Amino acid sequence: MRLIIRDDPAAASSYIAKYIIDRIKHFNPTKQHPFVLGLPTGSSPVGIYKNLVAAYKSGEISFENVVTFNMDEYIGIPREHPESYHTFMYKHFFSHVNVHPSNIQILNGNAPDLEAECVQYEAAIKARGGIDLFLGGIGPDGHIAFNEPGSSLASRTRVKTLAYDTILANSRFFGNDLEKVPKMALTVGVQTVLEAREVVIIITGAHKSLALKKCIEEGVNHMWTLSSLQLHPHPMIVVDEDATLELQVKTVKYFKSIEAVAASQGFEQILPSKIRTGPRPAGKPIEPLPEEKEEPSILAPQPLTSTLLAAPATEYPTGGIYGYDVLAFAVVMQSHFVQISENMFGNFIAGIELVTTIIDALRSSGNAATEFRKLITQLESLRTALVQLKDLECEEHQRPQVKALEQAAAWCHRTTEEFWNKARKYQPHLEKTNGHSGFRLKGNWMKIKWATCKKQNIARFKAELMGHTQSILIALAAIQMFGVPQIYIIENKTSGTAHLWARFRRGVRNTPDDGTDIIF
Ligand SMILES: N[C@@H]1[C@@H](O)[C@H](O)[C@@H](COP(=O)(O)O)O[C@@H]1O
Repeated sequence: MRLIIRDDPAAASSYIAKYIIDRIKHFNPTKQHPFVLGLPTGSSPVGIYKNLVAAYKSGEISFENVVTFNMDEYIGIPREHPESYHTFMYKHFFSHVNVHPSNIQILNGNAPDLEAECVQYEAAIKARGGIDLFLGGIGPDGHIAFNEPGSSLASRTRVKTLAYDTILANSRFFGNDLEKVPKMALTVGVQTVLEAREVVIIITGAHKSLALKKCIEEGVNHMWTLSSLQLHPHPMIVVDEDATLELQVKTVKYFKSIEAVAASQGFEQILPSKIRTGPRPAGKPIEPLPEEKEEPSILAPQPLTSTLLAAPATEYPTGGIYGYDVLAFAVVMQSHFVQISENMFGNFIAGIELVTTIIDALRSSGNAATEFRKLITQLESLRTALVQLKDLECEEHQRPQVKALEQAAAWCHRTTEEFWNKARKYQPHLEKTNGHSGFRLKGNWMKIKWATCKKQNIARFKAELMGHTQSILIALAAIQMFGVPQIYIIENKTSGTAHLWARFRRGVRNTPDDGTDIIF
């Protein structure tokens, strides 16, 4: 444990800012090997951000190859709310430096599935090779991030109910109105923080002096979650004089003397070189995140969060059984139908699987932005259309329509594959990290989130899908029109279409219950 004592909050803040700058410089981050920085909110780190911004503006440091993970976020207030941690971060830091927007990770307190959001956050941290330096503050009750008293010291990113003391403390940001303070939050866990290669904490003010005492002079205790830092190999707490008021004089003297001796030997609080430079990735380097030179994405800093970060916390689109499902089960009498070519049939199956995977991935990304939801709806439509195609057989005279259908499906497949391949660029690294398929999949969700976070990319992909889906449906309708007298329905017993079949049967009059060979 290193305890650095400075005269006042300003001196403590500039010490930490300089320390972070030095760490990033020693690390020498690259696109392939970025420095991963954990970040807090609260009033305590504001001075640190000011110093970092000033250093960036004077050309002393670049955040070009820095990836950030924020500690926590309130649940239930919009991201553009003036007191959301999204807004805080852009206001105090991200909007003023060159952190790449796609390198910024903040928990989404409006995610439709909050638990999935937390799981993905942990996976994303792992996928970036872990956090090199986690900067944090504490609450007056010694909580770190939103790990309130009583939090498990083995906890990971999760949903947390806020303690009354925290609600009270944070009410100053909400016009002192307790009712307005969110009661729940998403937060990294104590264990998430402890797994960072280095943890740096700022504590200032007399109102936090008891917490400091509990955390460094007494034992590890879940009632003062910062005390868990005693178990970390490289923790550093930087405080002002006021924060030391409850410490024993000998504790203060001890830590001051350590710093003085170190300085007399010509070094400050030094770290093992591997920690300073971070473990370089073995084998294949981590793929850099996609360039984001175009218009701001939903994570981009400017023009402020109000427009760019608006993402209603609404439900996912309802699953796709549409009016045109009826067409899906139009199948012509066996004796003289045209077979969809085997190759194309295989493509339909592969297409359905691919679209299903992408839908699952997008849903699990927890991104509730309108673009994402619209894209999922469009993919649902496409999947429904592909399911229809899979089971389609037509008469000889319908061959031209079948050809048109195959062509539309092929285009569609190409577009979908292109999108997926883009997202899969990162797959080798993820596989290397953990061979378990579940993890790979989770990693992929995050990658998809990154790869598609550009609004216009999502919009373009969605528009293309819409065009292809419409072509398929038009071709299908043509087949139906030209073959009405001969069109039959047969039941498809595969599980993928069973529910569609059930829906269809409910919607059609005079259909026999056995569901086979139905004639219109
Ligand atoms: N979740 C945040 C913590 O991460 C932060 O450390 C604490 C202290 O904030 P302040 O620095 O304003 O005292 O506030 C909130 O509870």
